[in-house]
Amino acid sequence: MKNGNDTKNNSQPTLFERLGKTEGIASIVDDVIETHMNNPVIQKRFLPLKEQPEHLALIRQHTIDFFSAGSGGQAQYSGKEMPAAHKGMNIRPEEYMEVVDDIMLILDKHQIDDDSKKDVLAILWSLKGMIVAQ
Ligand code: HEM
Repeated sequence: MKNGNDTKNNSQPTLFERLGKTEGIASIVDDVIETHMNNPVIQKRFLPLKEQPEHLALIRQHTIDFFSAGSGGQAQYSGKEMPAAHKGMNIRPEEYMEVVDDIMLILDKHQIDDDSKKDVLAILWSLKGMIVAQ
């Protein structure tokens, strides 16, 4: 259709859909958190959350909502903005790269296609300045 009235049926799936919607994103987030906890470069940042299960559950839900909202889903993100969420952590660029690598590894494990991986990478890259050295 040329006039765009049929965009809903003709449009490509959103990134949210390509990541498996809420269920797929929740499963990706769970695997990413576990991978971070086993990554020797960044595990110190995440392991303390194991001792605070309620706080961990909140961070997990916020992260699911963050990626859902940012990829075209309907979720409302109610966590902190990125600079505030990482304030005082003084995250090094190397640590940021480990987080990105872990996420790419898990996207592979979930058989997310290359274009969608690039879309996620672009989002992560756009946030780098709000996360490193805050
Ligand atoms: C682009 C990459 C990143 C994104 C999109 C991201 C996203 C988030 C989100 C959405 C939250 C939840 C905030 C809230 O609940 O208010 C969070 C918390 C957290 N992030 Fe990140 N993050 C990134 C990189 C990093 C890096 C590189 C580290 C450290 C190596 C890190 C460590 C943490 C920790 C420890 C928390 C929990 C903070 C707390 O206990 O309140 N993040 N992040």
